[in-house]
Amino acid sequence: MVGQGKLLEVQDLQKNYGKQDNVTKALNGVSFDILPGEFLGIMGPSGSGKTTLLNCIATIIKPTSGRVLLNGKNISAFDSKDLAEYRGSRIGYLFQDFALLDNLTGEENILLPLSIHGMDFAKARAKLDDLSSFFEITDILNKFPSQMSGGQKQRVAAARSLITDPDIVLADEPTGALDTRSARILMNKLEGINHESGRTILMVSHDPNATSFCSRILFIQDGVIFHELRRKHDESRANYYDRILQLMAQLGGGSANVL
Ligand SMILES: Nc1ncnc2c1ncn2[C@@H]1O[C@H](COP(=O)(O)OP(=O)(O)OP(=O)(O)O)[C@@H](O)[C@H]1O
Repeated sequence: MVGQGKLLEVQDLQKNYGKQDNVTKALNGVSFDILPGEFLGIMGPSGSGKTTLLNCIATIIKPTSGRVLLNGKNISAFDSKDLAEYRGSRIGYLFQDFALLDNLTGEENILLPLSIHGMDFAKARAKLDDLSSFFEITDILNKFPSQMSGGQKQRVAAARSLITDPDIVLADEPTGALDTRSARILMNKLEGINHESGRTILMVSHDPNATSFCSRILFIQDGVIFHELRRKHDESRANYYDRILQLMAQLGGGSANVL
């Protein structure tokens, strides 16, 4: 049966920007699957197609060709109702720059996806309490984003991405705007969400510190996936991190900073 056991299937995805004599092939035939409960990382240098890939999956942009299936269903064949449901509650999105609304409090930002799609107040409250406690943001829920640190903003954004119980969280460089300590706290939390609730996460990043929390990493360059690294059973994060650095050094001709 098509799609059995796979949460997300990306099949031969191509995305061209521009026209005729000035085409950028941002994605040039990308295919991979994500199993339920995976924490998948996508690494690649600037301009390799990471955000384009995530945005095709999120239906923010339309691929030139290829398909994305969620639970065996082709998302580009969704009618407007299914598409609204997919965007609003089947996927959660975590952005590098948080994308919180400045004129809403932390609590209002977190509840926003539910208020748009209609919510059961008691259930929403219980979910908000759980997520706030998990992300240690209970005492800043009444603050506005301008009154929060970068790390707090991103943990509020992470809670917002999970409030609808999405099938998958799409994270685009979620540690990109954070200092080392805040980045580590956030990644520990995302790992916790993945391990404890089995939440599936797809994260793009060029930071090996961040991707060393992933169970599997795909490497992309010039719109093509060309390598895969898996964290071994019981492998320490430090060891996995070293293997990522080694691979980056090999791939980048000796520099670990190229990705
Ligand atoms: N709207 C657009 N119009 C034209 N070209 C674009 C557009 N968006 C992205 N590109 C090009 O597509 C390629 C892939 O871009 P993309 O943003 O997906 O890369 P990325 O890996 O996310 O990069 P970064 O790590 O710098 O964010 C790049 O060459 C980029 O210049």
